[in-house]
Amino acid sequence: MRLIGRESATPTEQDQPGWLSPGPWTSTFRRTAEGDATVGGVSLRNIAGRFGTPSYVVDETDVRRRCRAYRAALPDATVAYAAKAFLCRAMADWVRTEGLSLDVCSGGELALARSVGFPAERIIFHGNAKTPHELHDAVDYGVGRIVLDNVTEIARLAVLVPLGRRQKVLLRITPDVEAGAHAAIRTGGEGQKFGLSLVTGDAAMAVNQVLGQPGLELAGLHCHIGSQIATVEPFQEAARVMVRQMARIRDTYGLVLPELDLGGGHGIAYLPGERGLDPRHFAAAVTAAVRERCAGLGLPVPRLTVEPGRAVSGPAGITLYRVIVVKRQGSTTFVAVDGGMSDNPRPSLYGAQYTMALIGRRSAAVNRRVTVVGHHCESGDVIAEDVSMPADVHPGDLIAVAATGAYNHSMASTYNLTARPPVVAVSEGTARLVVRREEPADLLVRDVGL
Ligand SMILES: Cc1ncc(COP(=O)(O)O)c(C=O)c1O
Ligand SMILES: N[C@@H](CCCC[NH3+])C(=O)O
Repeated sequence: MRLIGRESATPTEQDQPGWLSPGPWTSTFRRTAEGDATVGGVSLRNIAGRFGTPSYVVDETDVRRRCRAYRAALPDATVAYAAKAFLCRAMADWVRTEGLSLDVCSGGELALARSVGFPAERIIFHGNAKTPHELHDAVDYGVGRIVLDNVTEIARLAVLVPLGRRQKVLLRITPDVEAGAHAAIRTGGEGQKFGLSLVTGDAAMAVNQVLGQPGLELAGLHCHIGSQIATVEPFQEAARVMVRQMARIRDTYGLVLPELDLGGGHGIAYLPGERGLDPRHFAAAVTAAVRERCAGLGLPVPRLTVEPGRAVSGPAGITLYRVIVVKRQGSTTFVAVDGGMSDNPRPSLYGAQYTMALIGRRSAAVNRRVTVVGHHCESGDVIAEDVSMPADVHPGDLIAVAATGAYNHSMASTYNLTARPPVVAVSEGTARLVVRREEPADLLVRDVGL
């Protein structure tokens, strides 16, 4: 396995300042003189008052700006938003109306896309263990591309395609290039569960088998090397490996594949001073690498697809918590809030770090170091360790956490039978509920009793 590039989003010389918001807060975030903050022109204190805490706030304007920035940076490519980062009907609609495609990776995500009539041709269906039922639903809806991850699902899919139809497929190849902020989210190397290995021969076998299925059309190759990647080099390297494989297929079968999907994984800023991967920089560097390698191999340049998830929704999200308890224990001051690892499991899963601010009032107190924790029954239930907070922080205060728009709502759980927070969308001075708060009754509804 070749691990390329840095593992977190720190500034580089190539990074272009001004890619929307340079820091971790969403691009419409503003502090007010009274110590409050607004997003999309709406006071966060008012949102907390109206919708309660904890609440996820998502900035529609910022999401739309990010969609547009991707389309502008890659006008000749397909930009597919990776739904796993954050999906609800409103989000699917924003993405659809901004002209993006949608990457889904489960029957549930497909069902949501279908429920809002997301154009089937613009859906890419993923998964390393798609059930026959999921494959059936994907074919039934007529999704544009199914990404085959293993040899087993080739025949399984082929029998589901109605006679006279051809299902476009991509083959997910393991380029043996990986990068990403944590081992658990590096997905491009040999020895992890995703994709078809070039080393074992599975990739070559899969090409052969797909070409033998009249109901399947091999449209191209796919790879996804990891997530929260801050530099372009790993993407360039993966692109070169993939183009080489496309040339091999041309040499073996005389078939020129028209598409190359390079997955997602673009990093964002979580802390002040960090910068996300700028799509303009990504586009310039990666298209140059593809063009150069294609020219060297005498291959036409394929149509590119990218699948950013975090980079579209992550910076647009803020989580609001209410402080419940402030407690000094040993040398640590714990600020305990009304949420935690059930609405944000990322610190405990990946050691992820976040930026936060006391909002809703102005404090004249000096700052001190505190650890913000949740209300769950684990000492690892930490939202942010050793962060700066006004020394007079007290129960009833509001805390806003930046850059929680990706992999927070989508990874939330009901641990300790905690109801999951609502999602409040803000735009142009108005706030509206797009996902309601889970109620205790929701938590009991599946429990059929004794
Ligand atoms: C196949 C695929 N595409 C896209 C993504 C989106 O990743 P990110 O949110 O890091 O852009 C993922 C998740 O890492 C993925 O597995
Ligand atoms: N869940 C991960 C990202 C995984 C990306 C999906 N392949 C995170 O929160 O960073």
